[in-house]
Amino acid sequence: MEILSSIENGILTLEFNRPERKNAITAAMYQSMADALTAAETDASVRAILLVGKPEIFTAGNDLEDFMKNAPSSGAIEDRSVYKFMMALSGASKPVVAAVSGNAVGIGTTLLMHCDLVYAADNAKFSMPFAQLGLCPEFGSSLLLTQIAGYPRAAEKLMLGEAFGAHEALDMGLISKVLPVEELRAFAEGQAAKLVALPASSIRTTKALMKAARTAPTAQAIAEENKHFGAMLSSPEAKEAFMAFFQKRKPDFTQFS
Ligand SMILES: C/C=C/C(=O)SCCNC(=O)CCNC(=O)[C@H](O)C(C)(C)COP(=O)(O)OP(=O)(O)OC[C@H]1O[C@@H](n2cnc3c(N)ncnc32)[C@H](O)[C@@H]1OP(=O)(O)O
Repeated sequence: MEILSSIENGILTLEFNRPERKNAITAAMYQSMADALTAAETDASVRAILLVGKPEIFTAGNDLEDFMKNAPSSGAIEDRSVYKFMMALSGASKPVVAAVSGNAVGIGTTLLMHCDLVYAADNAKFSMPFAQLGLCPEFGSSLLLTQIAGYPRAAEKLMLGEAFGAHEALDMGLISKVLPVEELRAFAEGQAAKLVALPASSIRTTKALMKAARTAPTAQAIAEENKHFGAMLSSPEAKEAFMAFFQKRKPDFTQFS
């Protein structure tokens, strides 16, 4: 099972479990998380959701082999499992806690902007190397990171795609707190347990009120990003970037204008 899913004491825990590929996310993994999140909406036994990886890796982002095989998407974006997962996450009415240790690449960082409480270990490393892959931001990151971090910092992270650590992420407002890696999971579970013990309707309403102002602009940004992202997946620049990754070499973008 590449996504471990369990419900215990009111908490739905989703755990990336593909460490041999650095928890890179395949279509099947997105689908299984989308299904679990959708089921949680109507399951009264779930009062909080926890997203975790492994101590040494959160996720290497979208599986690049999947990108190569499935681009361009012949069908509508709405039918893709990544879309179903991200819509289920961003639309979750129940609180979502994320615990990040190790690398959180691409969608691994983007998804955090749709969670509520985000905790990171001191070994966490965030990056959104979309431009390095011949792609562009996805699932609202072009808007949300700009709102969270301000334009100049967001531009640095989204254009240069350089990785940054937990303390910078905290300073930027991307995460809630930094913890030693060995304490991260227990702390995040404790925070989720606190949410479980609170009145569920109050938590749901608080979340809905806090997110209300950004719902429509985020949906608009996602629609706009998707128009470009889908086409860019099959661009020669992206092909060069994906090939270079698997051939363990630097991509050469100088051949493209
Ligand atoms: C809509 C969504 C958009 C996105 O998410 S875009 C972002 C896509 N992700 C990436 O570009 C990240 C690619 N991966 C990396 O940069 C690195 O990995 C890490 C920094 C995460 C870790 O580096 P290290 O510790 O040196 O591990 P390693 O040797 O690169 O990886 C171990 C094995 O895992 C495979 N792997 C890693 N990431 C992916 C991936 N994203 N898709 C498919 N496979 C991946 C490698 O190829 C390799 O495999 P082998 O042992 O056979 O050489």
